[in-house]
Amino acid sequence: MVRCGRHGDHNASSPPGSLTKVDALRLLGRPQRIIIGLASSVTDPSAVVAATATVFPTRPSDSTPGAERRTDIVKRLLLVNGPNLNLLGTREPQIYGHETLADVVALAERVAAEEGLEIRAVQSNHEGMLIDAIHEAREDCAGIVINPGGLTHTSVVLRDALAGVGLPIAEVHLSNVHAREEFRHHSFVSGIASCVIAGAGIQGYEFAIRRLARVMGETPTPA
Ligand SMILES: O=C1C[C@@](O)(C(=O)O)C[C@@H](O)[C@@H]1O
Repeated sequence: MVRCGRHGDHNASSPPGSLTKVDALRLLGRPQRIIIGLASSVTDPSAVVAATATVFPTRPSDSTPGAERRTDIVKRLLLVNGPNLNLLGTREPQIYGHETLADVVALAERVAAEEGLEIRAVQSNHEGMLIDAIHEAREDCAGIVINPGGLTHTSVVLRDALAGVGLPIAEVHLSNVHAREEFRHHSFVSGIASCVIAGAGIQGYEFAIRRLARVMGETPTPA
């Protein structure tokens, strides 16, 4: 489970001295990899094959007084980057460019701020982590920008999660997947996306955020 900037998910059953997921997130001052699963019931961490995710702190910081109430007035987008996108900058730069994942998040936050939106960014190489983050977006996000990486072409469960939360979806690919290998031509996500952007590099995230801002403006959120 991945969450930033929300109250109410402190796990009352956590052993004394253990680090809850929320506690961990509150310690975030910069992007950090976190271990998921230690908070609730694990007493022997060595027995755990823990999933990990990189959670980028929400701006303004979670410690901002009244941050919980901001969910009433500030719309938030979940920015999801799937497997291997943590390697951006060094991974096949001739295909994916030289910008890093941190550059993507910084761009997304800047563009979102211009649109009056906040960003919660998560990247994971673990499908279940991504699905948990998508489920949680139901509670406090108004849309999802997702680059599912290779899961685009393989994952029914990711598509089901995205469809299940009922939020507007923008699908982004750095590369033009349609000009690449045939197995990249099919996306399980595109059929439920409001828009699909491929081949624009990291600018694709900007287009996606601006498009979702427009779509969300056209469809007022029920009170
Ligand atoms: O990991 C990725 C990145 C990608 O989603 C892109 O951004 O171009 C394209 C996918 O085919 C690939 O598996």
